[in-house]
Amino acid sequence: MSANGATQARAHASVDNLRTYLLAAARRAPDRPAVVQAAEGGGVETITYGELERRTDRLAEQLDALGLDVGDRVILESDTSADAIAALLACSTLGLPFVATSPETPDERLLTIIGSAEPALHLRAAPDARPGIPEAVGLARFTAEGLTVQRPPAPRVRHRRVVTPVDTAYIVFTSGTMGRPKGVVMSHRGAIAFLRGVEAEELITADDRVAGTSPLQFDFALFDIGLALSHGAALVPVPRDRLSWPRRFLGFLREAGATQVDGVPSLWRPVLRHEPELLAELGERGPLRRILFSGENFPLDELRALQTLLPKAHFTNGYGATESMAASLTEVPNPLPPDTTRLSIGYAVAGAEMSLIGSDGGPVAEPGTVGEIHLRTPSLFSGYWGDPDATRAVLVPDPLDPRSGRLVFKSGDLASKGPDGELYFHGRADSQVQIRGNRVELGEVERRVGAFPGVTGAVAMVLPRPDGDPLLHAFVTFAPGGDKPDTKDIVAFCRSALPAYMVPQGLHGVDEFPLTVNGKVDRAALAARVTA
Ligand SMILES: Nc1ncnc2c1ncn2[C@@H]1O[C@H](COS(=O)(=O)NC(=O)C[C@H](N)c2ccccc2)[C@@H](O)[C@H]1O
Repeated sequence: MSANGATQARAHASVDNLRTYLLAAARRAPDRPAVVQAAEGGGVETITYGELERRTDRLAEQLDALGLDVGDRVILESDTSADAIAALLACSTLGLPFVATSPETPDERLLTIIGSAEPALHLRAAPDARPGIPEAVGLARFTAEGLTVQRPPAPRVRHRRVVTPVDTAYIVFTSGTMGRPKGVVMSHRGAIAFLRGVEAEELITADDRVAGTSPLQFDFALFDIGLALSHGAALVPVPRDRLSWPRRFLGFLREAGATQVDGVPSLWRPVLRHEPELLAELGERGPLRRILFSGENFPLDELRALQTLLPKAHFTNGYGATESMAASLTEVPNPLPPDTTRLSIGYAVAGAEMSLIGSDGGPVAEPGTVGEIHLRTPSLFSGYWGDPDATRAVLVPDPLDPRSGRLVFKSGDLASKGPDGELYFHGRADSQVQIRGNRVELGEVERRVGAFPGVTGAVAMVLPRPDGDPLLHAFVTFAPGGDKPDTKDIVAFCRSALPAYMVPQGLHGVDEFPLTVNGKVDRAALAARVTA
């Protein structure tokens, strides 16, 4: 019983709830590994589905005692681990939306998120609390031994009695373009609908061990957890400190017996540069059989290099946005046909459909013509936290069926159709820039610059100029060791193949591309180097 006598609401076993869905394997095979993770004293340890459920239930009991109500937010600050998963499943059991944040999140960004989410509780794995968390927010820590409460949350009245599938499972705060983070609110029903669509793709089996390399605040990490647990497979959370040391990263994958590695394209850059042989060995002799990537375009020369080292592995291009968890999982041919210039993002997972809509608002039928992806799916998010206008801008009436009242996700991504209706990614609509009145797809500029011998990566962007038209800049990385190409030669190389307005006016060599905490190229950081 809680403070005001009302019993804590619990997710009913037969109703969609992240906890019920992701712990189903604990019914079937409680002794199978659910999480294989780095052990405190070195080596790896295995937590079974039965043990994961026991830790989940213990945390749920202890959270219940705090008297929170369905819908009260919990900030979950942790790296991915068995205990972090038990904590988020405990939250789901009680209908408490979790807001995952990484221990690396800077204090002021955490406080911005807290200001927006107004959570009841800050729940952390680390021993010491963050500074400056408002008094109204409870403070607690979770470990394998359970919950220790430092400061109880402010008392509240429990209005709710049932956890429904449309209640919020989690809120993912993405770095909103205006700098103010947008909270993507995802319901249990939405997340489970997407994961059910993935199950239909039969990507993995219960014998797989899926290595996850994304921070918990990135919904790619939630996808990894969902993919592994929904199949009764094992999740292998890669410790953050291993990711920056290729030898230690690959050693951990081998020790944990990972059969698949999920991560953003930039994850592989250091491995390709420093430990190609070790990776080849892992693919040749080890159980590694699939690489799943997502988040941004995989530079094709890097993808080819990876495929050369892993000739027997499958490669999956995962496309989509947090607002629908994702959209498609597409097998990439290994090796890539030599004339490939653009990766396919295929078709949406079972139960969903991507339509291309032209600037006239009508369907794009012609193969090759670019349109904006509108996603029809049961995994639509509920909305942006506290921002109905931003929500209405992307959850729009289905352009192909406007009177139905049904909404689709207006993705902001451009794509074109192939001969069989499969889609090819053409970049963000807002990265279609106008240069001197001409429409330019930055990806095209990047492809040309990246094709110059000795250039290993290219990022193009248009940057404002204080006194004149915006300028087209390109940032390039060079192959290690070799003498760096002269930027004048790269410009000439572009001039010989691109219209004048697509030739970069500013060309900057960088040692490596700065990355966001989610591992994507940090374009804002690159831009700052020019204006500084
Ligand atoms: N495979 C891609 N090629 C090229 N651009 C891409 C791609 N996947 C996203 N993107 C871009 O990233 C945007 C979405 O960014 S996001 O909301 O942070 N989500 C993600 O990046 C990951 C996504 N939720 C996900 C998680 C797990 C599996 C698949 C997909 C998309 O709108 C695309 O512009």
